[in-house]
Amino acid sequence: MNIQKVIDDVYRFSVNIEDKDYLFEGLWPIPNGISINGYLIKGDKNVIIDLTQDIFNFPREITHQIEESQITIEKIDIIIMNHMEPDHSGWLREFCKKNSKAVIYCSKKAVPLLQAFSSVPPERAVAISDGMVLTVGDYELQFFDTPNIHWPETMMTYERKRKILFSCDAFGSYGRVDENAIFDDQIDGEKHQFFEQESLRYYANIVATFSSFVLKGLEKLKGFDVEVICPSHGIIWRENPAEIIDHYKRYAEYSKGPAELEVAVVWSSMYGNTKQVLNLVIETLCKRDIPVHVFQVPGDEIGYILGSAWKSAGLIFGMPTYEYKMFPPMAHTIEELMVKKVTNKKVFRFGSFGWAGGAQKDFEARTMRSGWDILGHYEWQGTPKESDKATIQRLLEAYCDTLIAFTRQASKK
Ligand SMILES: Cc1cc2nc3c(=O)[nH]c(=O)nc-3n(C[C@H](O)[C@H](O)[C@H](O)COP(=O)(O)O)c2cc1C
Repeated sequence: MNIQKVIDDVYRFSVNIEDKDYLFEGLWPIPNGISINGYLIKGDKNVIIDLTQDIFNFPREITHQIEESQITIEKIDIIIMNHMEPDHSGWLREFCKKNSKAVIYCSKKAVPLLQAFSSVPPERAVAISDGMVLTVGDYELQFFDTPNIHWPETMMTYERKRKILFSCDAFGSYGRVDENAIFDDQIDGEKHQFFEQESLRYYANIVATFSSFVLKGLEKLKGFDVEVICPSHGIIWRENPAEIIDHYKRYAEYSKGPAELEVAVVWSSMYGNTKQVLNLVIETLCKRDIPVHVFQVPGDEIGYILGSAWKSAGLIFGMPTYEYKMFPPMAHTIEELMVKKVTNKKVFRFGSFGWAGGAQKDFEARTMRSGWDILGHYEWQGTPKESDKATIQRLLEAYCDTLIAFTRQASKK
């Protein structure tokens, strides 16, 4: 990959994680890859905004890209660390060994993290204050704290003359970025849809827990005229930055509910008794024109389940009883949904048991503080009979009525 000009003396350097087995954050599958972007501002003083992870050949690759702009690592005067997560800061330790002069601008909360993660002493850091402006040549770099988008120390940098927002994880997305298509105006409609889906999954996996902070951050952004968004993952938005801002606003607001009129159906079955009603569930929803996304656990990846659950106003779980509780992989899935604060959902649960059940009690206990409205549930012993199926269908019809009314009511607001 080559270094790419963004505007004037602002450049993007970037690498894509291409390894299909690589798990982002050690957890999330990224079959379509992800880009890690940093930015260089060339001038009498050279500035770097965010670095890269110290994996694969990334530091060597980025060094090469920076050198393409006739700058060496030793010539960097200022490093702005918007965020200390190692995908952006991993290279800092080695970078600082090669360059002992660069001053690091970061938030107050990042200063101890510089030491802890990269052995960079506090003396090398300038802790910014919210709104502070650093003028470097023709560039006016304004810093502002955006705590918890993604870590507590996260900040953003805004270049006031050219109205560029270096947003770090905010407005980021999964998905590799091709060298010849780094801007929103260089990709076609299909690719826009791709990045919309990948930004939703990225949001649900990485940012969702902090949605209230995203909404606060978006509020703060209203005071800025943003013409270009340069995130640390994904494409640069210069033709229509409002597109990604609107997506993020929508994703963050899903936390307050309702989300879209869609249902994520997550099911498990050991011997097929619970599975026997799955088609009935799907057909009932489809007949009501409700888009359905079906996931099996174990098997389907939690990262994908989270993306779909985040966007769907309805969740339906099917799982049997296992040792007086929920089938364990489903318990794990529910736990993940709780961690990511998937809330304000209309919920239904079904499942088979052998003698006395227990899954429903466990399900209700585990989701007690979820903010989920459990509209109904149905359990049966062993194999479902026709009468069981008829009851499930009746309960689901009522579920659909409520779900449709719930989402309609929101769209009227
Ligand atoms: C390991 C194991 C543990 C089970 N524990 C319970 C239990 O605690 N209570 C109960 O009522 N049934 C229990 N069952 C019975 C299942 O819930 C029952 O077979 C059910 O029909 C399985 O549904 P499935 O075919 O969808 O997996 C257990 C079954 C297995 C294999």
